[in-house]
Amino acid sequence: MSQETLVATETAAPSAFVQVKGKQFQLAGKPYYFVGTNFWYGAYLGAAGAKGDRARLIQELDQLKAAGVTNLRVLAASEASALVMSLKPAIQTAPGQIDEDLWQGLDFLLAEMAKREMKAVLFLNNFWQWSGGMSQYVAWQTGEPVLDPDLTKDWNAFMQNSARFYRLAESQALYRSLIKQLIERTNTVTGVAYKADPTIMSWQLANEPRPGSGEAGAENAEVYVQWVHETAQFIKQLAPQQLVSTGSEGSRGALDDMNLFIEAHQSPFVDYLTFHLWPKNWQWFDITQAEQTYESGLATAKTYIEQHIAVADQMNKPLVMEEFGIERDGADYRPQATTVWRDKFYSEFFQLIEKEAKAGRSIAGSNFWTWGGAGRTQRADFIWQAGDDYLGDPPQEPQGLNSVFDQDQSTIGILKAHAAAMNAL
Ligand SMILES: O=C1NC[C@H](CO)[C@@H](O)[C@@H]1O
Repeated sequence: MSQETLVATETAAPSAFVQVKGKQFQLAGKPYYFVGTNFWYGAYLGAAGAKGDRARLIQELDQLKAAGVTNLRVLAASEASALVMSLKPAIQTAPGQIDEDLWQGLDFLLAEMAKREMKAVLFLNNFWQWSGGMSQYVAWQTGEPVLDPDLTKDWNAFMQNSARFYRLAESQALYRSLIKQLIERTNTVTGVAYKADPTIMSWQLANEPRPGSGEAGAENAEVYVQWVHETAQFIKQLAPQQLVSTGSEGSRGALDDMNLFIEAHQSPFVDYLTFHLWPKNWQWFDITQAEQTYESGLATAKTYIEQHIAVADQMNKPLVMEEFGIERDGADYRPQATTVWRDKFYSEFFQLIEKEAKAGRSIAGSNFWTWGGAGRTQRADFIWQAGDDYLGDPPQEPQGLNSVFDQDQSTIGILKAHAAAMNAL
């Protein structure tokens, strides 16, 4: 290894890493509060040549930085799959086989993020179908065809099938092998080992890992809690300077059982709590009945936020509202559609976060779902196809559903104001 690389691989000063002190994040010895977004496709844009779009990536990072958005949640693993709405190409092309172009895309993304003093949360799996995820691991191990929810429309069966992942030893070994490969990877752009890179704030077990669904899901509760603890411990042993999180939605992602959410996050190897907030998906707000459902939807959402702040305070761990999204007005996916209701919800959520953070409570930041930036669909049906622009909306959802585009000036203004408030804490 060259002298330069040796030097580059020296671990950065510990304070450069985001750390946890009680229920607060610390960075460089000061409290760390942030405004973030979900930028799951960042590594894909970072790939060289036609597989990626590095010019667009740099443009997106510059616009996000200018808006005060400096914490990015990024997909670090995806699995090749016959699931009709899954991402193509995939990072894991076959069991244990990695598309090096896409991990070099992640290298490039992290290098560009470091230049902009941004922090990354890397999620390593997916409970849902849009990146292969746990149900693809199950298919690889069992040889059974994937249970495709976009064909069967049976989401409970899909969720129960995904949850089989927690019990399958070969799948766990394959998943851990990928995790170990990535944590021990040396960034081909910077020469810095991933485990020594302070740009990486957190290794995240998965996107929205759930124990399963309904009554049957309750039978998985124990193995789910054990999976969280053991996987978090495995990661922490490999990357002791970085944080570990689950990617949970909160109680809604724990069979609507807050006690199960608490139990799953008690592990000393889980450094902070995450929750997600989906007024539309959880039928609290209907954009097509916006006047009628806004007040009650907002009240329910605020209650959900407060419940999770209370739990994190009690557990003495930091808390991040790691996903939330609202459609464009009239359920219109087009960038020219207005975002009055989205802006109202974003403003209310940010005011609540600012108030509670200022009061010294556990909430430290949020990542809206999701940055679409310059991405645009050319499809009349808004359905993503391989080779299309990446928007914030993953392949299984209409392109434009929750994406905040580069021209959404009202929303970007709200983000900037929130960033100023959070930076002043
Ligand atoms: O992680 C997620 N949570 C909700 C998003 C919007 O429905 C969805 O696209 C994604 O799977």
